[in-house]
Amino acid sequence: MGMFDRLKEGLSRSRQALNEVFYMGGEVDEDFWEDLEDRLVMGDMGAEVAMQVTDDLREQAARDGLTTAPKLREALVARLSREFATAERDPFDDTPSCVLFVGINGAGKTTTCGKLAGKAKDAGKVCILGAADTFRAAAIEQLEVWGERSDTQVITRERGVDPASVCYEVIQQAEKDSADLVLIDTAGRLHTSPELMRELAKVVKVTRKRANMPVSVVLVIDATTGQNGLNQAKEFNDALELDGIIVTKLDGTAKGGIAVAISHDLNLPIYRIGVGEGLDDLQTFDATSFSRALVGEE
Ligand SMILES: Nc1nc2c(ncn2[C@@H]2O[C@H](COP(=O)(O)OP(=O)(O)OP(=O)(O)O)[C@@H](O)[C@H]2O)c(=O)[nH]1
Repeated sequence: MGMFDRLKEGLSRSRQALNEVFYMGGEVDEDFWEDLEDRLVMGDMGAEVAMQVTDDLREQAARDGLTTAPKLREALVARLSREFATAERDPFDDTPSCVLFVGINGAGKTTTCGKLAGKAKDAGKVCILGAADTFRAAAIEQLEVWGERSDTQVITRERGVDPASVCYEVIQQAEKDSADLVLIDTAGRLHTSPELMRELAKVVKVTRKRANMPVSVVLVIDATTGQNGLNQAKEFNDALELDGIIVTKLDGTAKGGIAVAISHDLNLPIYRIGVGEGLDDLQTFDATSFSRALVGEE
């Protein structure tokens, strides 16, 4: 299956929810516009984006005489893709690079690190995985499994040690091995705990100070958390000044629009998206492809 088909399959639930609006029986009337706005809100795009996108599209439809479903779809795809912040640099392709993964429990940080290590290996890059999640022994083991799977070195320390000291060691090893890509998994935490967020800020600070390569802080967000994901993103961004986000589990939700809301509201680029559990289900984000998969084609 091609990349776009995988993306389309992953976003099928979100698309279904939006799609019905286009069966409007050939008439673009007041109900159509209301329905469109409602569905964009229900897909978790956020009220502000939904209203702005609907208003703009309505204006364009009147100006350019867009009256058929295919034309309106195309215009919606183009309009939605402009909502996403663009990345100046891709921290996984533009190496050498060090990335710290942050996010709440179960968002998909470890899985995403593993998938990215596999892709780096395929691209012929030297990658090192760092297990700075020292809270849970199972988390360290899980990263080790991904390390074996992708034939990538994993730097670990025993449970309970200061995660900042693990990062220090990871960077040291990366220098020794002239690594291209350093991926550091941190412990999942609640964005509502100031103490845990302060600890994470220290991890980021130590890594930035010690590393001799650009360090990016990337938030991994589970799309199924909907609007709550937006709140998480705001808290993490306030505490850590994020560089960008990765949205996972877009395959399990009808609320794929949350990706639009987060990128727009926080002005943060989406580096990758997860549309399934397999290695190939982590895709480089492309605003037009994403919008097309979300809106659907004729
Ligand atoms: N369907 C689907 N499942 C995913 C995706 N990404 C991750 N998962 C699953 O989500 C679950 C949690 O993923 P983890 O990688 O363990 O999450 P984590 O953020 O490291 O969790 P903590 O270690 O508790 O902080 C696993 O069962 C993954 O297989 C995705 O894009 N789609």
